[in-house]
Amino acid sequence: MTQISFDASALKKFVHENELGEMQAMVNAADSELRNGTGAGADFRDWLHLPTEYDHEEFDRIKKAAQKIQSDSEVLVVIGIGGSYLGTRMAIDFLHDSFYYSQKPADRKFPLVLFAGNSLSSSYLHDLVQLIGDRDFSVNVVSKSGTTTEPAIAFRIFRELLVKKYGEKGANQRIYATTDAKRGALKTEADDAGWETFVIPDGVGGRYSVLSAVGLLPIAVSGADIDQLMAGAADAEKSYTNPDLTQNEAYQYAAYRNILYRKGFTTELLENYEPNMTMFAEWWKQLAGESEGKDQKGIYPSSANFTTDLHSLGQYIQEGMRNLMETVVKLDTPNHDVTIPAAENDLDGLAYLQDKNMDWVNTKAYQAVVAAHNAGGVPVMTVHIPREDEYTLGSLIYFFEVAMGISGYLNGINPFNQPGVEAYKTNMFGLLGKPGFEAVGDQLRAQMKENEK
Ligand SMILES: O=P(O)(O)OC[C@H]1O[C@](O)(CO)[C@@H](O)[C@@H]1O
Repeated sequence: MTQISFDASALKKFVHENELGEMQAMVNAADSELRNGTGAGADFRDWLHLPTEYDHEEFDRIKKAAQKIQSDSEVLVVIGIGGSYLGTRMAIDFLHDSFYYSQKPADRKFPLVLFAGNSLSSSYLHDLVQLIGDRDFSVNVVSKSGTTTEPAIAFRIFRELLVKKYGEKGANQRIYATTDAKRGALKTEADDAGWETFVIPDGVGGRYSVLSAVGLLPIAVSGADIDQLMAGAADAEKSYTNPDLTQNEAYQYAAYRNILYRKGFTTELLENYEPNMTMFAEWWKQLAGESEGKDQKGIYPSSANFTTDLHSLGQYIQEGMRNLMETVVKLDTPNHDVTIPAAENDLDGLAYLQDKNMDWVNTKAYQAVVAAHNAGGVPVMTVHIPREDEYTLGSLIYFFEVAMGISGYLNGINPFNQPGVEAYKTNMFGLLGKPGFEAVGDQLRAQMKENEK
């Protein structure tokens, strides 16, 4: 059984007792669509059994490749965007020291995992190249298609650097491509050059792919335990199969957020009380946003980091437009606690807290915020996690993935496609002059001229 627990007790003011049970029939239908493949997007449900039915031969190869990278590289550059980036990034932040990126190599013990290809910022890429300097590095390029503009540009740059540093043959031994099993530009290139390849399974969309080679290779390189990550996810797979809403907390979360959405709470903030979970929210935003934001509907996924943002967004959440709901991922036991010391004078008025643990204060802050936001008209749900370790993270990933599948079907949409992502790409290709997109470019330039008048 997973050690995650879902707490909806702060919803009483917003959701009547009968309402959850009254969602059961709809949840049964959503469960059947998800489990039996009768819903839209059924070809993209293979993530459901990824924690238990993965390719063990590939899993062993991932571990071996991770060991090789650990032995010959100080840095691993992971090149990817969206689902080919966010899951890995959030896992590295969640599982390592708060100052992972600034740690001394001897303290970090394993290669530093850095990221490229997740924006078009030239300064970022320049600075990253400078940061790597003359350190030994390898590259893990992660792209299903191999033609996504952002990672493709970054990969050209890092491939050239590798060739300059290690020669063609040496470079080829330092490039690891995670891509489609059979098709696509990257797969073709990898096979030609002899790069070791790993698979983004066909039935797993980018935002559901962190428990495939997409996340597993770089997470393993960082020194984290991918066996435990998968064990936590496998236990979650078992825990969240029963469609009975009284038993299944991931389904409860899906049902409650839909009840609230239908009452006008159209924006959901995912919140944490731990700075190293900021990227977890970014991963969740893609999962929720691409799964649900379509057909001119869906909960808008946003996030806040507490208590930091109580001093920026706090005012709005307390008193702004009443369309917000909050989901807190609350860590119950931090990896390290700190005791508040005594001070000679008590000018800051903190004597009443001396000798108390900081996490106790953090938890009181959380309780205070739930009460304040509730009183201000914001429904709050909480997902409690016991620890920040691999097992817990595996369970947490699965909790949100399965909840999002159910939630999408409850709202009558296909939770597994993302047709809207193409619109900006088409326009960008038009403006960049990509062959085949000339007409789009002409039309956009004409429109821009018209707007200037
Ligand atoms: O892996 P690719 O093909 O480079 O695509 C990158 C990302 O773009 C999307 O297709 C759309 O955002 C994601 O699903 C995917 O994670």
